[in-house]
Amino acid sequence: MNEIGFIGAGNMATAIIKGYIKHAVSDIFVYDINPEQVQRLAGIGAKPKASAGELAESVKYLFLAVKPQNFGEVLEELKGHVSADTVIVSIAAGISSDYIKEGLGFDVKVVRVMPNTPLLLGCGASALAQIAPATEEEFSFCCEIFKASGEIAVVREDQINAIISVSGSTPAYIYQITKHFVDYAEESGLDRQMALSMFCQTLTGSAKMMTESGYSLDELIQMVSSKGGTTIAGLTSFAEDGLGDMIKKACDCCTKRAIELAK
Ligand SMILES: NC(=O)C1=CN([C@@H]2O[C@H](COP(=O)(O)OP(=O)(O)OC[C@H]3O[C@@H](n4cnc5c(N)ncnc54)[C@H](OP(=O)(O)O)[C@@H]3O)[C@@H](O)[C@H]2O)C=CC1
Ligand SMILES: O=C(O)[C@@H]1CCC=N1
Repeated sequence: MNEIGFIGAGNMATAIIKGYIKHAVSDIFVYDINPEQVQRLAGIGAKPKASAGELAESVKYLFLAVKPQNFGEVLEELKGHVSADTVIVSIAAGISSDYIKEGLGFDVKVVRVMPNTPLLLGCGASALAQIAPATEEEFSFCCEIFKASGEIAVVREDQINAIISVSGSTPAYIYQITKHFVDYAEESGLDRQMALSMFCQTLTGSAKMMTESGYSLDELIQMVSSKGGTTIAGLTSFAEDGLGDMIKKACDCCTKRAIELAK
């Protein structure tokens, strides 16, 4: 059996299920302490289960999509309901496979994943780590689920925390930066919606330049920076105000928080 089920029916479970449900060959089950969340996912075709234990006994791939702070109670509820054949797919920031194995009381199969919310639109980025005794075949199946909604990268478990500030949390960082640019545009008398649209087209275009043009990042910066022109004026201001240090510090804080959430 290759059934999959989700404990926790929030933002990420929704994103993963929406991306995968059209490719799924069997039912996708869900359980959440909040019945409204379950109903919302039932609306897109997921099948509700009455408890975490009942769900665990019905599936091979058991996604734990609750916040790290709820892992203790969920693992306690799952004790005795998870078999040696079950693959626990954990998307939680910080929570280690050792903590999951300890919580369930045996050497359970685990795959750790760091996805991101653009999975909702089929353009996510997910990093996956295979942890023994999960097999190649089981890991490949998990990779397929996330490939249905975007790109994947295979990493080691000890790299999962570092990738949170590259792709997991980064959509929020990009939205925050976008807000500052659009606020500035509005203050300058431009229409906010038009500015947002132009900024997003610039993000998409720049992303394509970075992935498809063949130029290095330094060459791409050079191509925009006319001698004595406007771009250099802005870049100089960024450098004077320590943009690089500011970003490094934010990434360090993000990784440090994942370490704190680790058990
Ligand atoms: N959001 C993101 O961009 C990303 C999140 N993640 C990881 O994904 C995980 C889920 O995040 P996200 O989807 O944003 O969180 P949400 O809060 O949106 O969803 C979690 C759901 O789990 C429910 N829940 C809490 N306790 C239990 C329980 N004991 N049994 C069943 N359900 C329970 C919550 O209910 P209630 O709200 O009532 O507590 C909520 O509906 C986290 O571990 C996070 O680290 C990873 C990458 C990106
Ligand atoms: O903020 C969080 O902790 C989660 C993990 C990555 C994105 N959201």
